[in-house]
Amino acid sequence: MMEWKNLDTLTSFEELSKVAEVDLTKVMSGENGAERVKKYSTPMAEGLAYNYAAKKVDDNTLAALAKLAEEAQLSEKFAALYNGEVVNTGEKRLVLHHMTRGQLGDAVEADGVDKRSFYVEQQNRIADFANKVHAGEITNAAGEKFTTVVQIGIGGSDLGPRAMYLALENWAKKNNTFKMEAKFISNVDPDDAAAVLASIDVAHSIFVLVSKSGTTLETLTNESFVKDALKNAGLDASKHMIAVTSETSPLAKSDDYLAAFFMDDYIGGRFSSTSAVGGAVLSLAFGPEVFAQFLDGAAEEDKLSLNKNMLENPEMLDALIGVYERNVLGYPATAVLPYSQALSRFPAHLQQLDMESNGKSVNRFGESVNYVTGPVIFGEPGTNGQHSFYQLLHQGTDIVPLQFIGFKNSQIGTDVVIQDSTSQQKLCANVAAQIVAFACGKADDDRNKNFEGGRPSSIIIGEELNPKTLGALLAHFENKVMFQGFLWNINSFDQEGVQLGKVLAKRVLAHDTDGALKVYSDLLNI
Ligand SMILES: O=P(O)(O)OC[C@H]1O[C@H](O)[C@H](O)[C@@H](O)[C@@H]1O
Repeated sequence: MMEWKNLDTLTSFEELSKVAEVDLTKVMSGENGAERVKKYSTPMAEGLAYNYAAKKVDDNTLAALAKLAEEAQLSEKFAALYNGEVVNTGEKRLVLHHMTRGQLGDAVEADGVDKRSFYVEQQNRIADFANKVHAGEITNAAGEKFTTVVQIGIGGSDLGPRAMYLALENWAKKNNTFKMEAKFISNVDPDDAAAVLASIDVAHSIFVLVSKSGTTLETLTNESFVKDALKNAGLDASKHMIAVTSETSPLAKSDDYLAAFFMDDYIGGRFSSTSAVGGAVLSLAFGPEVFAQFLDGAAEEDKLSLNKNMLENPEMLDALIGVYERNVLGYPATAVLPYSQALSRFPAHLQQLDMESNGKSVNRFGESVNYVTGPVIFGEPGTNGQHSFYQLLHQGTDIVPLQFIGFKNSQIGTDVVIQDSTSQQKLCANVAAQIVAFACGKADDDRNKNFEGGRPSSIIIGEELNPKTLGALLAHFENKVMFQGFLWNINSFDQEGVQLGKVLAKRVLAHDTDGALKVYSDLLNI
């Protein structure tokens, strides 16, 4: 019998809070440390590994976390989700993004169709379209090939696809699968669209309008902006635009697009990178085979998330350790620190994925919870972050758990040996150094130069960032966020918190304001 219970009502949570806190400065020093790094690692898909040696856990903590996983029925809840239960209670929707990359459980029929077949059909339609664009069978009005793809969308219709594009751009160039350059327009700031339009050759550009709802103000505004620019260039906008939306959206039946590809309400925006939302731009940019490999990587990681043994389920383990850090140790934030320039926008994507999913103060039944939920997520690629905010991470008054990501090899492979090491070696040396510096610290009589240590981190390590490892990495974080939502007993799949601002902005634009809103409107000259 599955029960949705608040975290603080679980006996195993009570027990977890009594487990002695691990002193990282001790356990990560000397031979102990060496043993831990070897021991506390679990394989992920595609040759990745999740290493949690520098987290404040030992066998006692892990045993308590395993009990918590069981009592919170994490595996059962995941099964309910992928078997098509209405897990998104707020919006009364199924949660089916896993089905865009595989079939984890039962077939799910909704809206009169088998959902897995529906997602595969959309992928096939996109693949066919992309192949025709690349082959010059679908061209501009002058019969010339499109060279650039521009995605117009915001939130989940921008962040994931943009982060994934940047993650694979150089890999695709190196591996001769790069087909078209991609650009992204998201912000309603006119300077965003104007700058992108000024940087491209519109006559040879195809625009992908992406909006699940088809009603997002920023995206519709930017669509008009782009259509205007196309018209001014003497071009027929409908020959340069495709749409990715849900079948029920106002965009679905429009003649304004060359083609329309569909996702549905069972795929949350922030979980949509593996649906048509990411599929269109990534297949156009790199070819459908590359997108298919990305899906394979995600599907492989999803399978690991099915494992009932927490120690062999990296997503569940990461989620549980995160909840321990947040709800027992009281840490307020988590930094995502990829030592990979290609992952420069990955932290931004995780910000939406995590904070929009788990930034909630009521449980899935609408009752207030008496404990903290999602942490603040931020991050930058290393080593850049080291020269910016790591000061606070090393010596600030808050302890911020860190999620490092690192690869043995670079994507492009061009490198240089300076002072006996390559740049890639320098990059990797830095991440190893940081983990130990944060964990162990360094005593100094000068308090200003003293490092307390005891600052926990984990690292995901892989050979190379490529479509498969990227898919696995993405699925890892998606599933981690989902497991944490289960532990907090919240609905990770709605986002009512974004509504109020939208309503007030409409009032400002309609000049229907008073009080503070009116004065701010006047100050901003609206
Ligand atoms: O794809 P769309 O319907 O245009 O939605 C775009 C974004 O806007 C909303 O306000 C939500 O906060 C996001 O979760 C969503 O991804």
